[in-house]
Amino acid sequence: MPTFCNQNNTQTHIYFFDIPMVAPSPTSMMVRTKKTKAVGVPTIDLSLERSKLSETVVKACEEYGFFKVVNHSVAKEVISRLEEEGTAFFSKTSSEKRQAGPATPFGYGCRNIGPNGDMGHLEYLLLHTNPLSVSERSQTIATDPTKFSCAVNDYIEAAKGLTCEILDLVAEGLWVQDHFSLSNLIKDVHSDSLLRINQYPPVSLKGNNNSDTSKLDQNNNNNNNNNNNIGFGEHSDPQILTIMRSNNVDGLQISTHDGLWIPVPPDPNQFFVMVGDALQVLTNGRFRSVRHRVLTNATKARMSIMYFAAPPLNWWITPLPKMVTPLSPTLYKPFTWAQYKQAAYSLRLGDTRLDLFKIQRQQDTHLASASPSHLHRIPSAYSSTT
Ligand SMILES: C=C1C[C@]23C[C@@]1(O)CC[C@H]2[C@@]12CC[C@H](O)[C@@](C)(C(=O)O1)[C@H]2[C@@H]3C(=O)O
Ligand SMILES: O=C(O)CCC(=O)C(=O)O
Ligand SMILES: [Fe+2]
Repeated sequence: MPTFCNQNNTQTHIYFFDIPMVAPSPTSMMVRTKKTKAVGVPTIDLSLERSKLSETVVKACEEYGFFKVVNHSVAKEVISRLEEEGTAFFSKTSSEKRQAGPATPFGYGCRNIGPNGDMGHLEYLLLHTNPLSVSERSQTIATDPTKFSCAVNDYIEAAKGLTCEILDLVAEGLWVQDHFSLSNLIKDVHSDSLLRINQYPPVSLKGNNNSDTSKLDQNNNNNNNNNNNIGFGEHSDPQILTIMRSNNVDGLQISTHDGLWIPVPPDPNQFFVMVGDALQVLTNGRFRSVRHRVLTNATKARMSIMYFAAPPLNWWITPLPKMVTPLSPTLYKPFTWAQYKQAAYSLRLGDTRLDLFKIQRQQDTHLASASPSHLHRIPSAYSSTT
């Protein structure tokens, strides 16, 4: 039985198994005793009957902010073509790879994550999903740029289709009148969605105390893992939804609402879905973005592909009108996606950037006048001309 530590560093035994989410409540299927905690990755079969499906998707988003989808319609060939391109790129020499970098934020990055000193045991390609941008970037990335950009564009289209399917189910499950109100946010040609391919080299922990690793320790100010095997430190994704797929190497962990780290067994044929900060705001806090991290494997390289679904930069992110009632007033000040990204890039990876946009209420702060009343009257407008 594996042993893990929760955030208070008390040991907890976790029995890990997949739970198919066909039951009304995912938690009802879990067995808990004093010393053990049984936790499952909620797994959603997309071929299920639609009304049940939308209810189940909403439950998984509420309880975990994370789930796995099976029986999706993404062709295996679309996945394998991009995986092959990723493998070909990462097996190039360092100096060849550096021609596609540094990542500012797009391009090839190695160890550095973002502009504020976060580091991890990984190398990556970060791309904007705009086809013109993909085409330009592929010139420095691939030996056959056309083949590379075709593989990337096809994967992006498939991941976008899957994301829209899930967002329509979310809207249905939340009884939002316009079932396309969430998916419309990411369908626009000016969408700021991103594609990221991460490669984590195997890291053997034995005798691994070289100066490079000590630097990692100093910079990962918010990881709760004392080992030197942080691939990607704890964080939430800023976007609406993330669609993740990896090879058969483990490493991804998600944090439950009670702060326990849960390892997610890899499944190369399926996709994992993560609620991002923007969806937390759109649902007025009913869903919470999932905090996650990646630990390196001791012997094998993990390769993961993430599609981060986001709206155009000048679109507003505000709670859906359906999610705001007198009993649950709006929790967040309105902001554009560009403003949110700017905040994210000014902070560290693990910071809870949504705090900057929270409306302080009297019961929270005991301070009158903390929340200007005009903010509550701004409609949930998704398009801004500024
Ligand atoms: C440290 C950072 C890297 C990041 C931008 C940030 O300042 C904070 C958010 C990070 C993150 C996490 C999810 C995605 O991997 C990412 C591309 C994103 O949109 O936000 C990264 C950013 C990055 O690596 O550029
Ligand atoms: O590589 C992974 O599995 C997850 C990486 C991640 O969380 C990210 O790139 O934002
Ligand atoms: Fe992430």
